[in-house]
Amino acid sequence: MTEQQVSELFDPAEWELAPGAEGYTDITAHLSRDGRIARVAFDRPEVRNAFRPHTVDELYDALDRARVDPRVGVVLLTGNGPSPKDGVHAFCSGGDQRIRGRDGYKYSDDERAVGPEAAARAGRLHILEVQRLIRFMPKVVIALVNGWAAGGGHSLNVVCDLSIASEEHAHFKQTDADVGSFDAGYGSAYFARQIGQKNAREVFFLAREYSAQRAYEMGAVNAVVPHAELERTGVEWAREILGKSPTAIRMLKYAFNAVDDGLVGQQLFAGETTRLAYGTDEAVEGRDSFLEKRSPDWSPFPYHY
Ligand SMILES: CC(C)(COP(=O)(O)OP(=O)(O)OC[C@H]1O[C@@H](n2cnc3c(N)ncnc32)[C@H](O)[C@@H]1OP(=O)(O)O)[C@@H](O)C(=O)NCCC(=O)NCCSC(=O)c1cc(O)c2ccccc2c1O
Repeated sequence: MTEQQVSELFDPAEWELAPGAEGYTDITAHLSRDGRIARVAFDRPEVRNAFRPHTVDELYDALDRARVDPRVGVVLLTGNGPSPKDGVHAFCSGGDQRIRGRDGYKYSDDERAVGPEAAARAGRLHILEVQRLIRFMPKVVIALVNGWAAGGGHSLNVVCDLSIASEEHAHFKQTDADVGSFDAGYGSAYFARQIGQKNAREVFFLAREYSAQRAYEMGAVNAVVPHAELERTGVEWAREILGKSPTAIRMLKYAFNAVDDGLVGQQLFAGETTRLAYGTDEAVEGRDSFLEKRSPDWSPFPYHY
């Protein structure tokens, strides 16, 4: 692989390094050359793209940069690879079990965990913050499952808006119960909303391996494509989505989320409706009447039915 060729399926002609990505060690982040699509990828293929706290810090940073970039409309989340050790592909195998402590995942010696807050900080479980970022960002996040999706990596596939899986290399295995862990939020309960209670309980309680085709049949992925076409298909889907109204996509994502996200889901949806309302002459009249110290004149605004 050349220096630019960060992964087997990565097309250097399609991507340029994302701002801020120069220093990443555990992930890579790129933008399409027109700046409309972000590609964020785990980059620890030798451990099946398991994440340590530092990986999660970088992942959060890259996703948040994509969130606030006004040109980015779609994020592709994937794993670089294959492993230089054995040629196996991985999307993500969840938390790095080598540095799991009794209170969460620990920064290891070669990672940064400095500053006065470091001593007080409990072990990290902040992949959950990344899950919320994916869930709450008003942009479409597509999982390109290029290989193993296991444990917390399985749960990341669950929270992405859409999923496309490699026919040959994507494998799904929810190992949480094997290693004494449990994602009791989106990873399991929301997963059950996606694929049904019986299927979700089977996936967690038996922790078996599922093929891309079986994951498709259960409703855990949207499409299965030949491995060589995975990233190209992701870009094609992204381009189609970019052809739609940004506001409609934002409102739809929050509408889909709201029913499962309780009051936070309602709050996010409601915030966007408030924003739309602020754009009306009626809301402008309310603001202006206050600032001008007069009674509002609502007469131009009927009670629509
Ligand atoms: C993914 C596998 C099924 C693949 O099996 P395969 O046989 O192909 O590969 P190997 O097992 O030989 O792995 C190759 C190599 O990688 C190392 N490795 C793989 N996964 C991890 C890992 N997660 N952590 C550390 N190292 C890993 C493996 O040791 C090998 O190294 P060598 O040195 O021997 O070459 C299989 O690899 C597998 O089952 N992996 C573990 C999956 C797993 O159990 N993940 C953790 C689940 S718990 C979790 O992710 C989690 C994280 C959180 O932060 C949470 C927060 C809050 C709530 C819940 C959380 C949570 O559940």
